[in-house]
Amino acid sequence: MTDQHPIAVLGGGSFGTAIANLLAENGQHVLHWMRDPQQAEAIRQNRENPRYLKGIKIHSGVEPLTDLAAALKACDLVFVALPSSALRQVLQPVSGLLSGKLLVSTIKGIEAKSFLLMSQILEDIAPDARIGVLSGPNLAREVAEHALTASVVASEDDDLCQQVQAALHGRTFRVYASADRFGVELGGALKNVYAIIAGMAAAMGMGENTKSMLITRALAEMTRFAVKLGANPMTFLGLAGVGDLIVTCSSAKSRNYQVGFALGEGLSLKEAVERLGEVAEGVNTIKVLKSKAEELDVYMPLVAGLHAIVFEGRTLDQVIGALMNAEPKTDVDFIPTTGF
Ligand SMILES: NC(=O)C1=CN([C@@H]2O[C@H](COP(=O)(O)OP(=O)(O)OC[C@H]3O[C@@H](n4cnc5c(N)ncnc54)[C@H](OP(=O)(O)O)[C@@H]3O)[C@@H](O)[C@H]2O)C=CC1
Ligand SMILES: O=C(CO)COP(=O)(O)O
Repeated sequence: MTDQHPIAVLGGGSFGTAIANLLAENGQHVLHWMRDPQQAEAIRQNRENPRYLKGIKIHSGVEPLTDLAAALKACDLVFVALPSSALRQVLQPVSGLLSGKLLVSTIKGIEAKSFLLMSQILEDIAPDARIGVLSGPNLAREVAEHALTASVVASEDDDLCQQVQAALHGRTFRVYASADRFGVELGGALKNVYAIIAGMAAAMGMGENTKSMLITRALAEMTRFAVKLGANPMTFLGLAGVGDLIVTCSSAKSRNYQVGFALGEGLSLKEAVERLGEVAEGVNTIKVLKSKAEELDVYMPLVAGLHAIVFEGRTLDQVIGALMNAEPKTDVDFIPTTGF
């Protein structure tokens, strides 16, 4: 089915462009929707998206367009690669066109007022659509440059997972399937916050021990939170959990890491976000996560520490002191005691 119909990709940013290109390289006809007519025309003419993926040649099978309704009418499979802040605003007005479609969110964010993940918003907007998510250690530029990469498609709908695997699998991109949509999607949203902390630590010249401690304790913290919400902790040991956490906390190519690095250099949050000029979803997730953790009574010292620095005027030294002097805890929370 997917090889007969074009596939839609919504969002003209770095990840939408990388996914559109991958699909086209696999022989698919891709309708790549973006809001900016000048950008669409420039891509049509020059086969490049210079603002978001400079230097990457865009395949001739990618057709940029600005008519959202036309893209949705023509396609069954739709990848949604918009910022979380834009999802409702873009898709609510065309909800009538989404019935029966396969909608796959690549968005790694959480809606502030509802604490909904993006695929839950898709369900809300399009109750008759079939919904999945794509998440994993997938820095857009590396995907576009054909670095060997793996990702996860997660959905309760096996057929959707198989269609996404068939469409995206290629020489350099491997897609694993999961039935745990909630866990996979939550991992992608949570790790952004820890990438900000890791960027900050890097700017301060902290060592490799510190980096390892941060990533490992971040995994403990995000898993503890996810389990409280009913997620399966094992999902966090996969690509969309620890995999994405490692890449985003280790790479200066991550925008969240870059925001953290700028904070560590002494810039304000506003200055850091302005300097970036792209989406860093973790910035909005800090507040949402801190208040949800308090509501659920989940111990999240790293999130609380970052919140204290960014929004409560605490210094990094004060927060590091409090973290290192906190009462001793156990290493791993979720060790099964039977079955071995
Ligand atoms: N980049 C990456 O490595 C990865 C990103 N993701 C996730 O994908 C999502 C999208 O990120 P990414 O592509 O990187 O973002 P970018 O910052 O690269 O681009 C954002 C894109 O969204 C568009 N946009 C912003 N607001 C609207 C709106 N209201 N209506 C329509 N289009 C809008 C922008 O258009 P304009 O230029 O006109 O403002 C731009 O094309 C995020 O949730 C991110 O976490 C997931 C995996 C990897
Ligand atoms: O999610 C990503 C890699 O998997 C991209 O991370 P950033 O949004 O921080 O660039």
